Amino acid sequence: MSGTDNHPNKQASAKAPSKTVLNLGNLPPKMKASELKTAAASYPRTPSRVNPNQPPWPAYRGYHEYSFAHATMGVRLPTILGKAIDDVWKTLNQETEEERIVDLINCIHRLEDLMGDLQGNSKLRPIVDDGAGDIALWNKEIAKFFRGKDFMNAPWLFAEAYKYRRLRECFSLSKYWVDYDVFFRQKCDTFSRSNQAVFELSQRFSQPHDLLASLGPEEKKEKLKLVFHELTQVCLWGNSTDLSLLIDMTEEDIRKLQSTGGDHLAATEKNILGNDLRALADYVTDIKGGRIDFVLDNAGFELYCDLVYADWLIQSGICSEVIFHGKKIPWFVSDVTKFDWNWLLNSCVYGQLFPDASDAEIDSLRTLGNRWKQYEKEGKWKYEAHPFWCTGYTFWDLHSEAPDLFQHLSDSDLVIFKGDLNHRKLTYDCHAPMDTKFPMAIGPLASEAGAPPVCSLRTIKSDVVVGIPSGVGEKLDEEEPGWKISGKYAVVLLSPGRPGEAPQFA
Ligand SMILES: O=P(O)(O)OC[C@@]1(O)O[C@H](CO)[C@@H](O)[C@@H]1O
Repeated sequence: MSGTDNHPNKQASAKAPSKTVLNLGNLPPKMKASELKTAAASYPRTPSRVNPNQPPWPAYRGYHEYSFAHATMGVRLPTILGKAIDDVWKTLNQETEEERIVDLINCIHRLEDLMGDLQGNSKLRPIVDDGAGDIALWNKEIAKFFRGKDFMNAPWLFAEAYKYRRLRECFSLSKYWVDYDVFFRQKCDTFSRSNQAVFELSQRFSQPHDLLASLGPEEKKEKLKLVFHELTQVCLWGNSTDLSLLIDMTEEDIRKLQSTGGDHLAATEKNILGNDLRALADYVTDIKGGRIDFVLDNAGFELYCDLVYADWLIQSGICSEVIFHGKKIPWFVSDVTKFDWNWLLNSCVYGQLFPDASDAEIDSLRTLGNRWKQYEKEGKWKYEAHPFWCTGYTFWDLHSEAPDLFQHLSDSDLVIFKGDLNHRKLTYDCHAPMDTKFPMAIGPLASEAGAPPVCSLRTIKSDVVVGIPSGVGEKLDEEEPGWKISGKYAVVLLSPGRPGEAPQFA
């Protein structure tokens, strides 16, 4: 049993326990490094011992002071919740109907109770049955694996997801505010503040220029690969909170986006620590009229980058269908819901978000927006929101807990998971060694019959790191503390899966 994985934590606040000095004279001596290695060899746990409270490698938990879990559970989540309460007051102050006001005040009381539970580090109670389809999934998982656990000693991933489901409960129990999204205002802002990058992309991609028409088959293939290679990086860095990579582009950089210059590729790629881009480009550019799925991350600017990318996949003939998987409820602040999806597409066509934009810029954005709405009408683009994406389960449990979704994904030529949270869920958010091969780190989603090819496009913003060459992470640990949460580094990882085989369910 690992010292970091289990903790009889009984502290009454969301703060880490203070240090206590114990007399350890009668206990066995500390293990030597060589002996510790033997203990580490008991991981990964054998599949029958893996469960949501016991990931394959030790879980990150809120009381681990060295991890981002600690800062998130102790500081980030209460701050996010405080801002959510401010947002609701803002709405309340603009409301005129008494019944709706009183109903919203009850939502605020429930939000305050949640804040009390979070800051008082309460035990995780079942979700109140609000009639939603995910209740059984949530309460079964709490009863089976987290009875008696609290916000700080449950695995970070579960405790954090649970907080967002409790946030939903504050509104789903109301009469008038069931669909209220406390994060909607912020999500809209991220798009309207990214004007420069938005127009750089819209002006380049609004007219589907036939770059390839004059080329022979071999040259065409090479060019396709190079454009794919670079556009994938635009989609990847769209996930970074630091959007400078795109915003700082000069005219020269923009031209380079479609150039074949090897130096340029090398320069933009140096921060991608685990890099399967070439294998991905080889695989994707061989697809013709296929289907690619995106498991989306953030609304606003990141979603816009995803749509530009998906548009190119259609225009190039690689895909005839793209399926976007979003969230059913407001989730982890900025994740895409159907409201955010509709808002973005309509804003591109009808919005006045960019007062300083030129007519040409506005036209290019409108052209994109109209084309994207047309894809939706024709069924080339589909937005779906399976309830499984908003549970506390990681994607190791997708095959067993959402077999319908596994079956659906198994028909895809490629499933692209965007962002840090999806990467945590793919890899069980645990202490896997950094050089663990990606297919091994994602378990059943790589190894089950019918598993689709899976790609993770993730800028690194939290503790779990896999799929990078040995020694690279260790060197960064020494030289650049904080590298795992800076968003400066990234991974592009590919698992081939077992496509073409019929999925098997017990
Ligand atoms: O998923 P994203 O948008 O790339 O990253 C979101 C993030 O900042 O918040 C998550 C939860 O606290 C972390 O996984 C991650 O650090």
